[in-house]
Amino acid sequence: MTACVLGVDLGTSSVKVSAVTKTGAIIAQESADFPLRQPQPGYAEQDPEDWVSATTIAIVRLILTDKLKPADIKGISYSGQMHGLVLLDAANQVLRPAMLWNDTRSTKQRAAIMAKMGQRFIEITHNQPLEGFTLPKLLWVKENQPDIFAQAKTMLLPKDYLRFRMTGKLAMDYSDATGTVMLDVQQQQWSQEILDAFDIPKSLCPPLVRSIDDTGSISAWYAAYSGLATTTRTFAGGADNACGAVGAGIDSPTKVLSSIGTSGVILKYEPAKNTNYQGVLQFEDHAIPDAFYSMGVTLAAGFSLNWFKQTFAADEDFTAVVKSAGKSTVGANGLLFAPYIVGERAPYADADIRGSFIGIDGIHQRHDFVRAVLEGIIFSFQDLLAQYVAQGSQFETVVSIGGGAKSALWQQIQADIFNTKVVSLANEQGPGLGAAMLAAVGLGWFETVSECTKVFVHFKDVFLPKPENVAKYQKLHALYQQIYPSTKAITHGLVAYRRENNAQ
Ligand SMILES: Nc1ncnc2c1ncn2[C@@H]1O[C@H](COP(=O)(O)OP(=O)(O)O)[C@@H](O)[C@H]1O
Ligand SMILES: O=C(CO)[C@@H](O)[C@H](O)COP(=O)(O)O
Repeated sequence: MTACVLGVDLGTSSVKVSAVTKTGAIIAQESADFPLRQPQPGYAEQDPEDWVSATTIAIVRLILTDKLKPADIKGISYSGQMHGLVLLDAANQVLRPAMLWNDTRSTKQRAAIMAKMGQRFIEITHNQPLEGFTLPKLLWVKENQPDIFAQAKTMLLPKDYLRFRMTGKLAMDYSDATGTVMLDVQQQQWSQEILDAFDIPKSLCPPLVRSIDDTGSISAWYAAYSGLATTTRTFAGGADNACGAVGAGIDSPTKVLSSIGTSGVILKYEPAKNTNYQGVLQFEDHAIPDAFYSMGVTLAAGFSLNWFKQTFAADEDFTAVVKSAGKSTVGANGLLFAPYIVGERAPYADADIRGSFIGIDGIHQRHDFVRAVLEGIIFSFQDLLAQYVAQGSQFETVVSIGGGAKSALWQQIQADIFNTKVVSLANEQGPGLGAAMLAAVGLGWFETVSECTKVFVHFKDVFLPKPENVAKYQKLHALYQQIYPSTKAITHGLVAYRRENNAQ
């Protein structure tokens, strides 16, 4: 018998479930994909039932294929894609597809929130009410689907819905709750002032718990459905970026997290809750009790690469396409890519900006375009790092996680653009490992998250900046920074054109 915990990483493209022992050994991993629907420009939706089915497929495979014994699975915890709005009726049935973090249809509601509350909103939540966050989505439903809003009795985030289906109990942890922009960060409770301002019943907001808190055992129904035992306990878990930071050992302000998932994230540990970046960077409760983190988000990081691959190399192997960038040069033979293909979150909070390739030349080949995509995503990360550096932060190490960390070339590009040492994890499942760590601490296997970090978190490869590349990338980044102001009016016009013509 090997006691283990499961870390469930509910991402945007797939769910990955990792089984981890008390010594931090990952003994099995399974994953299952689910679709993202974009029925109109700016819309991004998923069916919450797909998350439940995919997670169950992964768990069933762990039991049947990897031979995990249900009685050995002592605890489960969760890492979840953030901000997605799931609305339940009085019978806890899902009322509409979930509106995800990369759904930007709520620009009007974002403006209305700022018009009504302005700076006071940022004081309370430490964030701007950007389209990606939950409150503007909720107000969009209130305005555009009043029948659904009237039936809504509970608001959940993606991983909270998944946990609810596995346990029958409703809860939301603080790290995900900050991402709703309805939490008062100083008071650590739902902001009555914000709820009153927008006439939202407090009863929609679920009970708040800490990430390491027990959220009930697996229900009899879910045990019968999945093969799990009803003795397995669940622990609340956290926002994927909070869990990614836990799983990557980001426990001091000199280490920075670089995550290339569907989105991209540059994240810094924040010991104090009075820090306020005025909403240029996000500020969130951590999954570590009484700690916080800030981050800047590139909306389409891995998503840009996926788009390129699906559009121009659909039948080819993903890894081979990424590797082909090695045939190009630093700077992709003079080609730049700006990854604003679904709008941008930071440092430009602009739902209507769109992406571009700049400098296309008759000599360019497909591998130059692949290289430009990889580099453009990291130039956008460099814009985020620059926000911290401008405020006096200094970083010794960048820890690279997410699907993008599968590519050594992409990690070297990060080291060269950041001009900082980049390290990878022994296992790239940062958020899944972080979730498993929360279960391990919740079960009492470790006193604190930092005790668990010492045992669970191991680094693998080190990528040092190459001075000749650093110099070239500094010049290229200065050119890249001209893309946003130079293309803003043109791409806004094109988005307006698509809206007018209802083009897909
Ligand atoms: N072999 C690879 N090399 C580089 N990037 C990859 C590779 N495979 C997948 N990716 C990137 O990883 C991203 C998915 O990362 P992941 O962390 O799993 O995302 P999410 O949590 O959003 O589902 C994809 O969007 C893709 O661009
Ligand atoms: O919106 C954010 C953070 O604010 C995103 O980071 C989501 O949390 C989705 O994460 P991935 O699926 O890309 O991991």
